[in-house]
Amino acid sequence: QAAKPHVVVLATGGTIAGAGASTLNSVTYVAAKVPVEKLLAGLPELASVARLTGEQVFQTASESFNNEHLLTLARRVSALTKQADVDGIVITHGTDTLEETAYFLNLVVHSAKPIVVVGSMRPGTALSADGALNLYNAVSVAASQDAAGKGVLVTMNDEIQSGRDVAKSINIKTEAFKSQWGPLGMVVEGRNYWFRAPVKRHTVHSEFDIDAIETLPAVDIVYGYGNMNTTGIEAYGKAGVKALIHAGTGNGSVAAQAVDALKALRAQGVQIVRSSRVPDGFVLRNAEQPDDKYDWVVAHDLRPQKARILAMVALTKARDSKELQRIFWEY
Ligand SMILES: NC(=O)C[C@H](N)C(=O)O
Repeated sequence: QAAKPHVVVLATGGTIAGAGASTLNSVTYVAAKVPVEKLLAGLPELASVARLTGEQVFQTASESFNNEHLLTLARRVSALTKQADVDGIVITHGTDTLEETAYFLNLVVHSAKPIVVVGSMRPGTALSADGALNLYNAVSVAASQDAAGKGVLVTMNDEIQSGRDVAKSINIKTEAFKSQWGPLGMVVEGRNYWFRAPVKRHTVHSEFDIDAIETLPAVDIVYGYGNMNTTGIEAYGKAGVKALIHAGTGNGSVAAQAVDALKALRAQGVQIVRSSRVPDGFVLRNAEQPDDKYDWVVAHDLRPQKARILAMVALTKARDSKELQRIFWEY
């Protein structure tokens, strides 16, 4: 038993800790109910892959996660990775913003130790609940040496995904998490099968470190659509936003009236990041809009919610839009 790797499970809530009124409630239930001790005790199989410690960091549905949650969680993960007796970390999390937290940790935690974020689409009380196997897989991946140095990982539906690339792409199926670049591997019966590795900078290769970040700047998102108005853009400007992500149409295209409003914000010092509301693909610089001329940044292949995370982290250091653009290419 002493030879087994030590994995710390940080529980934050979500559906993986949810409970419904009956076994038929797969979608109607209350998230963030079951404490971490109960989650772990309900899965005795975990003892075959790791020595476990559970910690209840929060008990929340992930749609209510805020920047304070991100900072608190990342600091705890960072501190644990520095403990010689900790081999890997699992974070149980609601799936709604799981991809944002996973990407944040991927950017700011300086450790090669396996860090795995996991959730479920059905509460543990439902027929065919997916949380138990997802959690078993997460612990098993976090306990394995071959998961080290690959950045923050997400294990859902037997796949091992990169925390950078993955996003919730279907909200009613257990195969909810996808990356347009494909999973890194699969975990089957406690064994990892790897097929690729991330090339973007992460964890130990990141220039950002949670231990040096005290606060995160205000970064918000405006959504592009037909008949779009500029009320949101102007309101964020008045509220003092430091960067605004434009979730544009198509290749990150921007409606003519929004172009003027965004240019006005840029003139006030707000960084403008062009992303797209289209789930896959990526935004090219100076295509659709003259980014060089307007001094705007493109989000590369990051979805708006991930672009928000990177912009916040980047602005803890970056002083100009060129620096910000370099960061968007590299991370
Ligand atoms: N499946 C889930 O976990 C959804 C839930 N609303 C959450 O993100 O906490």
